[in-house]
Amino acid sequence: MTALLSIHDLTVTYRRDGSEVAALKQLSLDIATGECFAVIGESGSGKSTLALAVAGLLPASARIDGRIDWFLQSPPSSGATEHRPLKSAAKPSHSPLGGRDIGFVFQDPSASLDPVMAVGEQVAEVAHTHLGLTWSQSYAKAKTLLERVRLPDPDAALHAYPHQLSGGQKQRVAIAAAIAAGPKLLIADEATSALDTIVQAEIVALIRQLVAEDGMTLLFVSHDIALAAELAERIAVFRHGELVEFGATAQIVATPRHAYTRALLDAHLGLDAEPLLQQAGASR
Ligand SMILES: Nc1ncnc2c1ncn2[C@@H]1O[C@H](COP(=O)(O)OP(=O)(O)OP(=O)(O)O)[C@@H](O)[C@H]1O
Repeated sequence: MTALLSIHDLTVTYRRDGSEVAALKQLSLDIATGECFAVIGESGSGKSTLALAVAGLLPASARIDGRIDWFLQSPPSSGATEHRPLKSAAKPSHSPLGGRDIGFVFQDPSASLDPVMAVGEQVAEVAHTHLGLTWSQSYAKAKTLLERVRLPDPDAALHAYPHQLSGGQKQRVAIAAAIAAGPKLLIADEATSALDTIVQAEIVALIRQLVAEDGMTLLFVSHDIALAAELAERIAVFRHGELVEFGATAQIVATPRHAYTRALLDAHLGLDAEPLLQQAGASR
């Protein structure tokens, strides 16, 4: 496996009300190119902090120690062919990756979509900005992307505003925008948590398909171990900012080593029931 990124001794500390919270403590792990990698854990375990650190989106108030090394090849818009270990000093406020190499899907699509801009323009803008396409090419790409995320009427959706779409449809638009520049890495941070179970399973299936079609690497962040197990080849289990268990999904689910992982599994009735994605199979 070739690493896409390698995290070494990453510690992230937030300052709040005069005290400090260590959200991640000396975390080290690699994410391989092309893999679907899930980070799970209960609320406050540091999952979002990791996702934001990888994307270079941590607030300036966060103190960051350690580093994240990137191994990117041929950035899509530059045409450069050299292999460049892109060393980030984990100083994410000026990430060298911009919005081009990483697509980010947040929990709440309303927060990432502009309420007063037609959704077609929002998707087209990503292609225009990062791929250097003309506006007419960017709109054509936006329409293709809205088809790929299976919005019911892509032509109408190009001109729709976010408030005219359902929560699931907004999340589809947010995914279209996130992949519009052809990122190497797609980060989905609780991207389905605000949706009902069936829509959630549809969005997971969509993410899985897009990641496979475009050869992206996926970092899937979730509190839901069953959902993560549906998608990921490897799972990292976080607790209190520390990596407590890490391994192949089948091993984590079948023979968890850590009591905390067992507790997460026990707490999830869905694992003994029909898998979520099979329940929604008809609508995939
Ligand atoms: N901007 C911030 N300022 C201060 N503290 C923060 C900030 N963001 C997160 N924290 C704290 O850092 C810790 C880890 O939070 P983080 O959001 O990474 O966890 P999480 O596992 O993603 O949880 P959740 O699923 O609830 O988002 C928590 O104690 C949280 O309160």
